[in-house]
Amino acid sequence: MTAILEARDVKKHFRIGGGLFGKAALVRAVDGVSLSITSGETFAIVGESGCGKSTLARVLMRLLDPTEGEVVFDGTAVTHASGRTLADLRRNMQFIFQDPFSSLNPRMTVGKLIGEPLEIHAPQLSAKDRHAKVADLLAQVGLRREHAGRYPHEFSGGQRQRIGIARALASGPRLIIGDEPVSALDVSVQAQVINLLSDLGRDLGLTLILIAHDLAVIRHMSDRVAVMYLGKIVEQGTTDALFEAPRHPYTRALLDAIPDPDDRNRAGRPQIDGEMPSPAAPPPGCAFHTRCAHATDRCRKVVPVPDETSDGHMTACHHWRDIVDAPRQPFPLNRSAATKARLDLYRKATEGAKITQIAQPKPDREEMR
Ligand SMILES: Nc1ncnc2c1ncn2[C@@H]1O[C@H](COP(=O)(O)OP(=O)(O)OP(=O)(O)O)[C@@H](O)[C@H]1O
Repeated sequence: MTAILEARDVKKHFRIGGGLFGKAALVRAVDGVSLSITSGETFAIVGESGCGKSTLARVLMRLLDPTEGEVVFDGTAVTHASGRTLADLRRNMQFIFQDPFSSLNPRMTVGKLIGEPLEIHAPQLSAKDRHAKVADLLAQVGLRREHAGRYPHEFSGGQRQRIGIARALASGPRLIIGDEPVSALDVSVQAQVINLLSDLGRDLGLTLILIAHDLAVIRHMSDRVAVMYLGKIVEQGTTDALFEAPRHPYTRALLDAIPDPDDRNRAGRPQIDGEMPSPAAPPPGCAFHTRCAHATDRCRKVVPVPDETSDGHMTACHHWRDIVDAPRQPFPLNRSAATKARLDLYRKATEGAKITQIAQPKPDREEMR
């Protein structure tokens, strides 16, 4: 299996404050991440808000320069690329944003929005061929040829995300990074867009990196998952291994915190007791120790070294081998019996292979416009 994208000990630190009277601080948004993404796989990066997922995605795509470390795409160093090499990388790696509305220029027609990357990356195409290609791309994402003459505000959220996907596909990328690609969408539309991404990934042989705070969203479409906490990857493995036999206390807490479908509409984000510490002042030792029911003195002092088993499942926890068989109850999640029962129901309901269960798909009037 060939790696298409590798990150080697990537760090991205932001310096904040330090004006005339302020004290400067260093925000360790990404703090030593190594990844190897296999060509054609769907790789998910999950974690709570502020753990560094978006920053990592931007560094992988060279939308941000890393403070330290290296990113390599198909043998080419992304970190030092410039000129033609960087242009090629940009063509091969595309981004899908969380909010399709703000990422689409409202003054451009859909045809222009999708045709623009073609003008840049395939300047040899005649206007006629470009129009035909735009029509093909619209069909690929489930929209109609006539939509090319309309403006983004005339579409629903789900349709706008489809336009964003068509635009990303226009340059013929090999890898697409979706930064929370469905979290701004109505729950009833999320599954449709996820299924579209999943189908496109398979049909076009794309490598997909999905950033999500919601484990339920990624379960049905990713091959492997990396769990991030405070700038570091704390667990990484196949989706099945991670969901069936999570090892890190944080992953286990995240899984326990998957809200039931009713809550998802309102709360959106998983709840875990305690606050994630600030990446400007990360705790010593294991960063998760301040919220971990199993923390010992060692955890408070010593940063855990990633421990990888022969199946490629990596865990950065001193004690995972001792606690992996322990019942999950002792985690400090303070859930009422009623909530626990709802979570069980939700888990059972989402055990199928397809993702339609994320939302009970009701006819979505917006989507049918
Ligand atoms: N340009 C910046 N300057 C200073 N701090 C930043 C900057 N960008 C991100 N951060 C900080 O880095 C940390 C990680 O942010 P990031 O957006 O990568 O997290 P995230 O996991 O993607 O969160 P979310 O899901 O809310 O987008 C946060 O504490 C954030 O405030």
